[in-house]
Amino acid sequence: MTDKPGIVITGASGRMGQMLIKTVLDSDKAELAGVVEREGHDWVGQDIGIAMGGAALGVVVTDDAGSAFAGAQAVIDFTAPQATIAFSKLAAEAGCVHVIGTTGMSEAEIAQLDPAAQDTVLVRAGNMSLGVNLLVQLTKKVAAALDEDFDIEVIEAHHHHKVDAPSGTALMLGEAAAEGRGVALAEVSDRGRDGITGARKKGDIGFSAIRGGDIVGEHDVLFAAAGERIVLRHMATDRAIFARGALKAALWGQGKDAGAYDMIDVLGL
Ligand SMILES: NC(=O)C1=CN([C@@H]2O[C@H](COP(=O)(O)OP(=O)(O)OC[C@H]3O[C@@H](n4cnc5c(N)ncnc54)[C@H](O)[C@@H]3O)[C@@H](O)[C@H]2O)C=CC1
Ligand SMILES: O=C(O)C1=N[C@H](C(=O)O)C[C@H](O)C1
Repeated sequence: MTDKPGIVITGASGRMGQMLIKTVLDSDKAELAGVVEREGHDWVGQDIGIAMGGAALGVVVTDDAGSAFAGAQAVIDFTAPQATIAFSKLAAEAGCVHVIGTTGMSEAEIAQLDPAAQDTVLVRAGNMSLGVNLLVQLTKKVAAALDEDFDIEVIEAHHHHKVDAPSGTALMLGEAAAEGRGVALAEVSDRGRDGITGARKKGDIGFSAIRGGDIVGEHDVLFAAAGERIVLRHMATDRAIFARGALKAALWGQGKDAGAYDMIDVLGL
């Protein structure tokens, strides 16, 4: 027995799942309490250490999330929207803090997390890194300081496996820019330009997505006016930054009141 919080990682075989497992194993503040993969995945039933190409760790990959969450203190979940919605219910039932890194969720899907946040601590962010969350605050400040003579564009680049666009981070940055300007992003968002689009509408916030190779994640917020440009940039070169942030959130959430939180809350920015 130990008094360290037990953490369950979902999406164990994924790019982030494996990074999260390593991060928890390397931490002296948390224990790996379980690992979950989707039904039918090759790794289900295998020891996670062996599945990841190392020595046995005594933790077997399961597709039974409810059983894995029972007795744990937190679930860190970087999977897919429908899986995350299902996990939110199970995490709330088990009394686990639920840290959600999954992106690509629609507004309707995000709303389906609300019941769980009534019962447990739910921390959700499209980017768990310190650098991006600081950039969010800087973006808000710069947008508030400039008027609509500065066109705002969010440009992001990611690896060729990424399935959603704009990225969760790009949307966080767009929201921050809109908030700084005192407008609703939904009213000014300009996504997916193609063909004869007409001239840029003043006040719009534009999004562009690049997909290629093994790019971990790069985000620029461009403020472009006549005669000058400001660029705020974050470049991720290692997924460990997201995993460290997620573990920090899981530990931060212990003993907090039930509710929906983000990384700005966790980092106190
Ligand atoms: N918020 C943040 O800081 C970050 C968020 N992400 C997001 O995390 C998510 C995952 O990214 P990657 O690891 O690159 O993707 P990935 O495709 O490598 O991994 C996703 C994993 O989830 C598993 N999965 C899907 N449905 C499941 C279910 N019902 N039960 C259990 N496991 C299930 C898949 O089998 C896969 O192993 C994406 O939405 C991505 O945008 C990624 C990096 C940082
Ligand atoms: O899918 C990824 O890889 C990433 N997803 C997050 C996003 O959608 O912004 C965070 C990071 O950029 C990596």
